[in-house]
Order: sequence, then C-alpha cells, then structure tokens
Amino acid sequence: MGRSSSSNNGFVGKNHDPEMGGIEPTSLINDVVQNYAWRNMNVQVKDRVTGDALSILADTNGIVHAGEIIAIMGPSGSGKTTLLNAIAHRAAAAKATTTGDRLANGQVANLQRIRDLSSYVEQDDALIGSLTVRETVDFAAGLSLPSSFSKTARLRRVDDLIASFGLQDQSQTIVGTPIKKGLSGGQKKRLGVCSRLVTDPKILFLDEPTSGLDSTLSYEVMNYIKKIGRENNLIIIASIHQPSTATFTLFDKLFLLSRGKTCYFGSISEARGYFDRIGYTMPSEVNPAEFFLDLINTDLVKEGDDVVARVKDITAKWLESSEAANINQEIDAVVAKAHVPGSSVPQLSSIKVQKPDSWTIPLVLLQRSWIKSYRDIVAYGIRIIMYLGLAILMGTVFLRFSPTQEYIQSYINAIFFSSAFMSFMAVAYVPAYLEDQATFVKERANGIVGPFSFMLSNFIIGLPFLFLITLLFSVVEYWLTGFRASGTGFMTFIMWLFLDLVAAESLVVLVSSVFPVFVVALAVTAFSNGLWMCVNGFLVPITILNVFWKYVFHYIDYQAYVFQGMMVNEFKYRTYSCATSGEGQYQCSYPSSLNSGGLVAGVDVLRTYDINPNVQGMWVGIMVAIIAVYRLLGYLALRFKL
Ligand SMILES: Nc1ncnc2c1ncn2[C@@H]1O[C@H](COP(=O)(O)OP(=O)(O)OP(=O)(O)O)[C@@H](O)[C@H]1O
Repeated sequence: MGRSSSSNNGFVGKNHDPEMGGIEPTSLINDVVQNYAWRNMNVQVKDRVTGDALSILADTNGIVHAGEIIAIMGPSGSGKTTLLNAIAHRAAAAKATTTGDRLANGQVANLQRIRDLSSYVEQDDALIGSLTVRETVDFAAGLSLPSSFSKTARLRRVDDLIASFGLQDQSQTIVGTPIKKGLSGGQKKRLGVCSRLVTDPKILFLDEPTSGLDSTLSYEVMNYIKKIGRENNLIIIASIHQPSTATFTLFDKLFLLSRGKTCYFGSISEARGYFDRIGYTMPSEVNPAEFFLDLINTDLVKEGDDVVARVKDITAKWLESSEAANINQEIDAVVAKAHVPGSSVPQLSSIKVQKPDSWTIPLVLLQRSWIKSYRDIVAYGIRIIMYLGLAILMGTVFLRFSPTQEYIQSYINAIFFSSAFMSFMAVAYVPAYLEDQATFVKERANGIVGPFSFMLSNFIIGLPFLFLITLLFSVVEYWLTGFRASGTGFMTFIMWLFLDLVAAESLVVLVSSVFPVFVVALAVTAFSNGLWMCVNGFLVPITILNVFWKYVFHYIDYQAYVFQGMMVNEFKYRTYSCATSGEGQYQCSYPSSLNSGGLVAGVDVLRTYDINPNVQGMWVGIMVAIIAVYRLLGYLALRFKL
C-alpha cells in the first residue's frame, strides 16, 4: 500500500511516485499523521470460568505524537497485547467486545484508515524460510506499493531499508529452514520489522519485538527501530516485556498496565518523579523497568506485601492525577483543532491510498510461491520422493499384468489403489498449506493480500507441481503394471490422476481453511478421503451400495469419477482371454458376449460395476465442478472465518 498525498488536500507529500516527479521516491517520511490517540478504550470478554462479563482493559486513554516511540509494559497477563490490538483495531482477544475511539490527527479512524496508515508486526511474524532477506523485503514491497512505483525506486527503497537495519551483509542469505540455517534470532526480528516498514506505514505497532532475544540483541533491535522511527517521524507503539535499562531508555513514553488498568502513561523521564510523588520511591541504581514491573506484578506475592492493594492504590491515584487529566485535555485539544474550519491538520478523508493493480498481487504471490516451491525441499522435494516411492511400490506389486481373465480383478484393484492412495497422500500438503495460510493471515490483517488473490495464486502454483507428480507417478506405474498399452490410454490415465490430485489438494485447502489447526486438518482430511474411498463404487458396487451412502455421498465423491474414468480407460477398449480346460474348452469366469470365442469383453466387466462407458466427458465436467466448489468454499472460509 503506497500512501500518496498532495499539497491541495492538505498533505505535504514527500512520498510521491517517482514518475510523478516526487522528491524522494524511497523516503518513508511521515508527513501525514501528526498524532495517534485512543480514548475510553475498553475490552470485555466472557469469563472462561464463570461466563460473566469480564473487563480485561478498562477505560484507557493515550496519545502519541509523530517521531515518538512508546512502550506498553506490564506483567504477564496485564493486557499489553489486548491494548495493542485494541488500539490497532484488531480483535483484542477471543470473542471480545471492544469499545472506544481511535483517533488519527484528532479524527476517528476506522479499520480501513488504520490499515492504510499502519503496519502491525506480530510476535511470531511469519517469515518465509526459503526466501533471502532481499527477496523477503522486495516481495513485501511488491505486494503493497502502487504499480506506478518503478522497479528501480522500489529496489532502492528495499536496499536502503535493509541497510538501515544493518542487514546489508545478509541481503542474499535465506531466512532459514529446518534443514538450512539462515539468520540469527535478532536478524529475523529486524527483517520482520523491515519488511513491514517497506510498505510505508506512518504508524507501526509492534507486539513484543524483542521476545526470545537476550538483552544485548533486544537493545540492538530496538535501537534500529528507534533510529528509523526518528529519522522518518514515525509513530511507534510497542508492547515489551522486561527491557534492560539500556533498552528501556530508548523509549520516549511508557504505558504501564496492571490487570487491564492504567498505572502510568507519560514520558519515561518523568515516570520516576510521578511514582515518587504518589509514594513509591524508586531506589537509585535499579533498573527502572524492573522497579515498575515489581511494583505492580500481582503474581509476585511476597510476605507482608499486599500487591493487589498496592495496584488498586496506583490505578486509583492515576485516575485522579493531573497527568491523566492532561492526557484527556491533550486529546480533546487535537480533536478540537482537527475540526476547526480551514484547519491545517491533514484530513483523513482526503488521504489517497494507491494500491497495486488487482492483477499484480496474485502475480507477486505466484512468483513468491514459485521461489519457495523450488527452494523448499521439505515442502516439495520430500513429497515428490514420496510419490515416486509410491509409484515404484505400486508398480512392482501390480507388476506386468497381462490381458487374461485372472488379472481382471487385479487391474481393478490397481486402478482403485492408484486413485485412492494418491488422493489419500494429499494429506502431506496440510503442513505446507497451513504455513502459507499463516503468512496470508498476517498479510491480510495488514490489509495487503485478500482471500481471492491468495486462493487464486495457491491454485495456480499448485498445478505444475501436481502435474509433475502425476507424470512421474504415471510413467512408472502405468507401464510397470501393464495397463492398456496405448498413447491415448496413457494420456487419459494422466488426465484422471491429475484431476484426482487437483481435487484432493483442493479438499486439503478447504478443510485446512475451515480448521486451520494441523492435527484437526489432518484428521478431517484423512477421514474425508477414507469416506470417499468407501463410497466410490469399488469396495461396494454402486448397484448394491445402500441408499444413504449412494445418494448422499457417492455422487459428490470425486474419487468415484476418477475410479470410473480409469476403469473405462482400461476396460472399454480391451478384451481378456479366458482360461482353457485340458480338452480345449474355454472356461470364462466373467459372463460376456465374447465368451464363445474364449474372451471377456472389457465392457462387460464395466457392466458388473454399473459403469457407463460413454459419459467420460460428463465426469470430467463434474470433476471440474467439484474442484471449483472446493475452492469456492475454501475462499468463503478464508473470507468469513479467518
Ligand atoms: N475469556 C477470558 N476469560 C478470562 N480471562 C481472559 C479471557 N480472555 C483474556 N483473558 C485475560 O486477559 C488478560 C490479558 O491478556 P494479554 O494477552 O493481553 O496479556 P499480556 O500482558 O499481553 O500477557 P503476556 O505478556 O503474557 O503476553 C490475561 O490475563 C488473560 O488471561
């Protein structure tokens, strides 16, 4: 998302597109948002135990000015993430009700405006392990900068940012996968922030940007963030857990929370004086962050020390303090100023957000998935090896069949197994899809990628890979087994197997979109494929399958059409010789019109399974429809559920 502004709508834009004669195409300067405030922010949930309404964030107010960086601090469970999410207009907690105003330049900012103006870096920001540092930042830029932004300007911004975060020497290093080490923890954190900043946000929300890092690395990461925030006049709001003294002093303001209530909000330099005034004197030579946290940490119960009473006292004193009153006045003042006719305050309604063209996002996603797929040996290479192994296994078990009647049942078994087993193995796609979906969820929450672009690119990028698997499997298995030896027969087999795999993978996408939890998605996909196997007409011919399974499930079973299609491909065009007795009599075990000539017509085998040999075109159409429905339902699940 590239934000542009023009002088005639009140914004002094330095971020114009290069083609439009802008001054600094790569600059991230914030000249749009002068301040960001939140007023009467409350979050209520239904208590997990009692089911009663429970307040987890009570009446918080705050204001941050351009160029400032603030720390939201509090003991574990005090509501830091809840507050950060609430002010960033995200779901504050599961099934929470959030009330209150978010104000940018004193004007109420709705979700879209906040998405336009800000980026949110989550604690476990999903970086793609197989991409290099430069690719990570460049793809983030490609997904959000307007198409009018030239490639040269984009790459300049990418390289400048990488250098600002001290990652220039790692620019060609991959982030890191389970089998190939890449960046260190601190470098990954820096890259996470860097790839969100490239989209040119004016406000940056950071959820525990130093979690998992030691104090030296935490300082390093925050120092980079502070520097870039200062240089570009950004508003940075970060929740942080137990910073060292050095890290703590990098922040301009502190928001101290305990049990969802404000204990202090104001400049870091004045915090000590404030607590001294209300009766809590900080000893010298102590880490101030530690002192404040110990003061309000209700989990640390020491003998003779009533922390709960102390927190009540601190939160009550805050509400009565002149500091709290000043914040409210300051917020009222920016609101009033914004509404003065002819005010010089930039108006939110006139911000023009330029996004990439609608076709650019799926294209960038495709390019990113393509790099990921050929580099990520775990997600793709291992699956190819598995399918090849399966082909060799099945080809050697069902080895060199010949067109005689004793092989008829084995042919049918081989057809069933080829399709059913391959569909079943699609569960191996669950982890890779869930990983992509996690990236999507984060990009979507930042307003970058929509469910349609994600679903479309996921579908397209899967096709060549599935075709490759189909081809490798068929080349090995089809000829080892000895199916009908004809080019058309082979190509038709490939077509059915390909449709089978596309449908099976679409089912994985649907199930994993509805249940985005690994074990659940795995169990539901495996169960569904088991069900499709049972009712596809092989284990129990359709003629005797009970009506419930037949009418409720059989006709929507993609495996049924693949099984029937492959059966027709093998049996429609072939005859099988009967056995002969010692006296030269034919002994045919399948009743067939050709029995008198010592043969079984393949079409008569089809008849015993009630398979019509002349409607393959319709089955292909049904397969395409099933795939489309799976994808559509997957899209709807992403659109409305996640
Ligand atoms: N449904 C609920 N019932 C009861 N308590 C809840 C519910 N939902 C959230 N909470 C509580 O709200 C509080 C705020 O959680 P939050 O994650 O914002 O805290 P935090 O300060 O970010 O914690 P941490 O530092 O451990 O990440 C927690 O104490 C949590 O247990």
